[in-house]
Amino acid sequence: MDRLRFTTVVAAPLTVAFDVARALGRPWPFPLEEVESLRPVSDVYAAGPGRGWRRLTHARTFTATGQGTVVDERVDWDTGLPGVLGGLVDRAVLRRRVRRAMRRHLDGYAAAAALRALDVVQVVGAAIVRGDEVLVAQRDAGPLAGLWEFPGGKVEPGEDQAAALVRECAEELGVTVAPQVFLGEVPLDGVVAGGAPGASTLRVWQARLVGGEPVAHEHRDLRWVRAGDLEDLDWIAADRPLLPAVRELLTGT
Ligand SMILES: Nc1nc2c([nH]c(=O)n2[C@H]2C[C@H](O)[C@@H](COP(=O)(O)OP(=O)(O)OP(=O)(O)O)O2)c(=O)[nH]1
Repeated sequence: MDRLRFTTVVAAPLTVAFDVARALGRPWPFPLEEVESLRPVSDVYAAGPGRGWRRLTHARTFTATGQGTVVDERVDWDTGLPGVLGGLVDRAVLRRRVRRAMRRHLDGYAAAAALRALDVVQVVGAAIVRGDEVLVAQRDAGPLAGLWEFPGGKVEPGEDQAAALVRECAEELGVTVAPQVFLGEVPLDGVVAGGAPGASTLRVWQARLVGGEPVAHEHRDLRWVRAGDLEDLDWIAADRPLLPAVRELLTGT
């Protein structure tokens, strides 16, 4: 069994990175069958006998980071030929072939995903922490009225995500914040800004209050809450997977 690993940072949210990867397929000149797929975090494909290998498996995992989506890929294969000869063929031919095919594929993939990301509205949220409390906001209108969320909103076309976070906090709360640590990303349940269902994501950063005292300019209510009270709020459902990261931030565990 031989193996090569590849890591690519894609300037696109998880859902886009995953969907574009699926649409492009893999760089192998024969069909692969799906072993498993968990949108938008991982998939595994495999193929039977091919050009020089007996079996090939291609696994990918997609992880949200502050810089975009990190795609880790692992290609495993069994050389069709046994023993020393197999080892030689493997090093001289197959490794090179896999590396070349993947390099070409990944360049095209990263570019395609970044381009596609321009069509998807992104939402950024701020977990503003002060001491052992985080600021949460209650939506005032629309289908999610009454539910709690992280202050923030849609990133405008061409806008940097950190700049969007600073702008939204100024508009909604009248404060200046400094985004710090990226906490996580979740797909949004519904349709955001007319985009495809489930394509938009919410990306949340820890932010520090550097100026002003929060006032609810657009929300029904604001609250500073401790780790122990986080889960009890009536959150927008999509936000719940982010709560463990926020709780960790508040408790330091
Ligand atoms: N700000 C924020 N929005 C969230 C969260 N969770 C979640 O599903 N959303 C959804 C609700 C909305 O569909 C979308 C954000 O839109 P928004 O209406 O707040 O954005 P915006 O401030 O840019 O508003 P607008 O320009 O469209 O008026 O993301 C969250 O924690 N914070």
